Amino acid sequence: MTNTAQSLPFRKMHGAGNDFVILDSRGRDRVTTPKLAAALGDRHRGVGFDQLAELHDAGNADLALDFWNSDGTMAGACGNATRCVASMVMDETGRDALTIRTARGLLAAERRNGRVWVNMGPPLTDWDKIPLSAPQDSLHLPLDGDPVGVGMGNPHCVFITHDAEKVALEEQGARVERDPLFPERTNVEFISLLGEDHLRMRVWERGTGVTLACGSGACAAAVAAVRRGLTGPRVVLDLDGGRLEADWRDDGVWLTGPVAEVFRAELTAEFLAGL
Ligand SMILES: N[C@H](CCC[C@H](N)C(=O)O)C(=O)O
Repeated sequence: MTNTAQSLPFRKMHGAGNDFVILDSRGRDRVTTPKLAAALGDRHRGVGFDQLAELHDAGNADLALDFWNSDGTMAGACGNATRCVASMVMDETGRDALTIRTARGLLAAERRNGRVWVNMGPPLTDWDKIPLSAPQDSLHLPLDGDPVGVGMGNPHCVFITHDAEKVALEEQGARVERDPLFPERTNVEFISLLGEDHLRMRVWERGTGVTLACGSGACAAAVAAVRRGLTGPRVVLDLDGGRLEADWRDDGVWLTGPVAEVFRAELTAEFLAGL
């Protein structure tokens, strides 16, 4: 922290139960450090979140976004936080289209009929882009359960199951996250087909654990389902925290779903000084 004498405003938002602390650093220096992210991510001694998203200025885009997990590590992509922040900035500016700079690249966000869609970019299927630790066919990863590997700016390992409800999510998620096949660890999704272009999905997130929803994971799941011939390119996904939609088009995988602001508050100078 550069200035611990002052309090720091933030807002809490969630997208289908995937919850975020949003720090707005437009017009000032960024404040997040691994220590701040981990302290704030503590649900007992901090605020608690699945991800922290920090807005800042981008020369060639409307805004830029960094994402942090609750273990203090950074993530290259976060679909639900991108939707939340896009919705917030659209409300603030009255605009219906934005460009957002992320580690993954420049993302487009659009409001159509009141729903905010974000283009999470084209999926990455080459082993070194996901990344995997050695050359592999990402459509059939060499792990029990024959999962699909997908990069969405962050790594995903998608298991197609008969019934995602029955999966031992914590045990399997924790194990697969740290499998040596994934040099940067991985997010882990379990999907099953509920109906035509309709999936059930449960998720274990890298750096966070079980969450109620994951937007980049929903995009990765749709890509895996299409590549394995399970669904068409536009998919509805039922997650523990609500329903997301992913639409894999030529220009990337578009994502939409519910967004909510919960509260605005400020971190005290005492909390910040204790870091
Ligand atoms: N919840 C996020 C993903 C966070 C990804 C993060 N856990 C990682 O890649 O380390 C989403 O909606 O896309």
